[in-house]
Amino acid sequence: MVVEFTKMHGLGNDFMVVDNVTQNVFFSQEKIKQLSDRNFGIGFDQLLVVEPPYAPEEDFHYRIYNADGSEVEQCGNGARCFARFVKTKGLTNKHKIAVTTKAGKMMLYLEKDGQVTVNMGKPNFAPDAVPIKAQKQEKTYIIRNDDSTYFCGAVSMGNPHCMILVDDVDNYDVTGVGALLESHERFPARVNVGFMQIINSSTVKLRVFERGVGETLACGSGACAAVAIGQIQGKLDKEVKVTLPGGDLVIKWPGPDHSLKMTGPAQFVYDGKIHL
Ligand SMILES: N[C@@H](CCC[C@H](N)C(=O)O)C(=O)O
Repeated sequence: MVVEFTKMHGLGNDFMVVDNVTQNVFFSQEKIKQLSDRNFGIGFDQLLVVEPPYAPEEDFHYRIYNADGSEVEQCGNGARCFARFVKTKGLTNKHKIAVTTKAGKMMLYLEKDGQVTVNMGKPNFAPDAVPIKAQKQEKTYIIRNDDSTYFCGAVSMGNPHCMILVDDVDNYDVTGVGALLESHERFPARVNVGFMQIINSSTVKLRVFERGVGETLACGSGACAAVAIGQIQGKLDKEVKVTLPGGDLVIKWPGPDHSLKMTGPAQFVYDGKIHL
C-alpha cells in the first residue's frame, strides 16, 4: 500500500507525520524501527499518527511512537508540529485544537506569528506517577550505579523525566550517563534523561537523552520538566527560556496547581509517499 506522510521538525526534533483520519495505516514496532533508520529508512526521532477524536468534545487523537517503535504518552515538540499539520492540511480550520494522547487531554494554540503554544497540563511530581523508585533527600533523588552516584529531580509531564543539574552541559557525557539512566532499574518505565545548566533564573541550557531514541536536538516535554523541576527547587522563575541544541523554547509555569505552557516553532520539511 502507498502511504502519504509529511516530514516535520520542532527545533530539529524530527517527525514522520501520518494522517490516519483519511488513511488507514497500521505500523508494527518492527516497521517503525525500520522507517526511523537514518540510513535505511526515512529517518526520524518520533512517528506521529493523527487519528479521529475518541470523544465529541475533542478534535483529534494522536499517537506517538519513539524511533525504537515503543508507543509513548507525550511529545511536546510533536504536539506543536501536530497542530500545524492538521491546520495546514485542512483537517481543521480551528486555531485552538483539543487533542488527546495516551497521557490524556491537551490544548494547542496556533499563534499569529506561526509559533505554537501547548498547554502541557500540570507537572506531576508523585514518585509513582513518574515512575521512580529511589531514595529521596528533600527534592532530589539519589541513584547509585557501581561507583557513581547521580542526584536528580524527577517529574511526569505525561511521560517520565529525570533531570541532572550540571555545570558545563556542552562538555557533559550525555550519551554515556543518559543511556545508563534511561534503562536504570530505578525507572521501571525507563526515562527521558535531561541535563540542565542554569545560566540565571530565567535562562537554562538543556540537553536530553530521550527514552527510545538517544540524544535529540530538542525535547519539548524535557524542557517543561527542566523548568518544573528547577522551579520546585527554588532555582527558576515562572517564565524561562530553555536553550536546546536545536534552538529555544519559552516555558511558563505559574507554579503548583497550575498548567504549564510551552511556546515554540514547528516546521514542515517535505511531503512524501512510501510503499509499505
Ligand atoms: N521529543 C519529545 C518526547 C518524545 C517521547 C519521549 N522520547 C518518551 O519516550 O517519553 C518531546 O518533544 O517532548
